[in-house]
Amino acid sequence: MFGRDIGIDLGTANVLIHIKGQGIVLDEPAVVAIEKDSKQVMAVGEEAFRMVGRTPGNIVAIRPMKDGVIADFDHTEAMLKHFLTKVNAKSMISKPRILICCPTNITSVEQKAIIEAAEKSGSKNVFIEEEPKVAAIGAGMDIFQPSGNMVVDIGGGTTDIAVLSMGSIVTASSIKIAGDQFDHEILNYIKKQYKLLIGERTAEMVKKEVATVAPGGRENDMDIRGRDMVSGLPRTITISSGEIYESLTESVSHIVQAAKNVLERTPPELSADIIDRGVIITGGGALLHGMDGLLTEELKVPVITAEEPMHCVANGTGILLENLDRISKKKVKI
Ligand SMILES: Nc1ncnc2c1ncn2[C@@H]1O[C@H](COP(=O)(O)OP(=O)(O)OP(=O)(O)O)[C@@H](O)[C@H]1O
Repeated sequence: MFGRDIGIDLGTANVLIHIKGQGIVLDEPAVVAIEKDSKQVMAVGEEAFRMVGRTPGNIVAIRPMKDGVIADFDHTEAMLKHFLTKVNAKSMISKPRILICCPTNITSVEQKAIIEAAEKSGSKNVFIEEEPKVAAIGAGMDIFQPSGNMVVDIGGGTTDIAVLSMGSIVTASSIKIAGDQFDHEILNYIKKQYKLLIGERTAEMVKKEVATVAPGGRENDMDIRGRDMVSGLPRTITISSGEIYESLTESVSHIVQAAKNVLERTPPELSADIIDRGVIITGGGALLHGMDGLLTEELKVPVITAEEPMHCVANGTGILLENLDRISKKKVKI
């Protein structure tokens, strides 16, 4: 009996764990705080995230997954083990089956290592699946029928775009432009325009509260604090949605172009289905103000933001675990 199947969305920005019958039981930032010299892990997840940009010299808060790939394997493994222990995976009565969704670009060696890390947490049945497929399932698409479904998953490190039919990816693209890049553009804009250095967390707050990708679509102002690059002293400025819009246009245009390229490579019958069904956007980047409207205008098909876009992958793992035969056999390790 496999009463306690576990699904893991091992994202660049966030890690979510879904347990069958319980739903999402863990949703924490993919951050690890380590002591520089000893390399000892000091904190993981939410606690480590609170330290980003605020650690003393001997402690660093790192994101072991970066740009959609595993930048630091040892700490990815430590993070995964920490989270699985936190949700009590090992103590489950029957050994759980674990389905992990990873960034699309990880190598087979990294896949194997992730599987091993999960196995150490008490499971002998670990599966790995492609993120856009699981995101589409979690967003409520029936991708197993012979019809075209398109999903654009805008995460922290990567934007994964895929057209799926009969349970498989037909055309796809993955680019390293997503939420982190938006933060970076905002940070750079403020540095260049105001000679003010701000932290990553402030840039992310600006993105959520003020940014828009729709011209004139939002008119929010926000006071932000940072360090003046000339005087070295703390300074406060007020920034507006219009300014931030300008700073994001280039990054967003790469996402639009990648989506257009995928559509251009899609067989015509499936394209026709996409016109009827629309495109679904998932991932935290789907929440960027004006994203759905911009994509609708550029792709000339209806684009809908999934319900709870940041939970789609985790929820999708739950659905897939109930239909294990539908997992891509090439990626399964039994
Ligand atoms: N309201 C919002 N507006 C804009 N961006 C947001 C909002 N809420 C979250 N985000 C962004 O979404 C991103 C995280 O999304 P998500 O958790 O789907 O990524 P991930 O799965 O960890 O990354 P990846 O899929 O690249 O591995 C972050 O960059 C975060 O700043």
